[in-house]
Amino acid sequence: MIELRDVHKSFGRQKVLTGVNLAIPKGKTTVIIGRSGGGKSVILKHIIGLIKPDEGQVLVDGQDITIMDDRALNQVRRRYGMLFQDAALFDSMTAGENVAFPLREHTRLPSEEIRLVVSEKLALVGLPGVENKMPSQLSGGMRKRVGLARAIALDPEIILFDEPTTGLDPLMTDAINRLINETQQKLGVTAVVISHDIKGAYDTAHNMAMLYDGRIIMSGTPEEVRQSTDPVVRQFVNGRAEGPIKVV
Ligand SMILES: Nc1ncnc2c1ncn2[C@@H]1O[C@H](COP(=O)(O)OP(=O)(O)OP(=O)(O)O)[C@@H](O)[C@H]1O
Repeated sequence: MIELRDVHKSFGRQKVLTGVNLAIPKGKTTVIIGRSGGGKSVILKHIIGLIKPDEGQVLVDGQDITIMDDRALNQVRRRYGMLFQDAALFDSMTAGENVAFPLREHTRLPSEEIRLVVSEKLALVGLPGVENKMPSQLSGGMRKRVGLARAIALDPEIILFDEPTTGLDPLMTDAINRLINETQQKLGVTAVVISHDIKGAYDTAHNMAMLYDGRIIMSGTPEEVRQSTDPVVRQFVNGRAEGPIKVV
């Protein structure tokens, strides 16, 4: 469904992506792992068309979004939902208003129907009835859930998750990973997840890809990653400071 072909991207002199090739299958969960600052968020931004590559193509259903005009790109973007790293809720709006926001921006649904969709999505993420709470009254895990409810408000075909479990305790991490699984299965969406949480990746991914040194050095099922003999992959998934990746 989504394919990056030989994507290169530099910021000034800093080469971040140096030929990324990645195929993201439809209706499955793909988890991208890799070091902090390695360019995983930059990959997501290419997928959603927020950044254009210096070289290469980003294909969504066979169409290269890097050469689309704004109008065509906006149409493609309507198919995406995104859960940002810090949930990125609007603090001055209630949870319900946050979830309603994309519906008000992009649809002409009457208020009553918006209310119904909001309550349905909040129930789907396990937070029925929190419509009137302010983000500051919610825990980090709950805020992520509200962010997820907002990301699925427009029934996207593709959901991008930027580090959905960072900063959560192990139990909430597991709960959010399960929720990603359930949401992906219930809605049949294509999910792309950026994560440092290797255990979570093994649990949620149909497909894993590792970004290293500006390229995808390995892509495969969790089982294939687990059995990889590549020393870089092994060092990363086992979380060891010693090995070919220079840590400090
Ligand atoms: N718009 C930009 N302008 C300049 N540099 C940028 C820009 N976006 C990203 N970078 C640089 O690209 C590199 C990769 O950033 P990115 O946020 O993609 O990393 P990441 O792998 O997602 O890291 P983390 O896991 O810590 O979130 C960083 O060095 C960052 O400073």
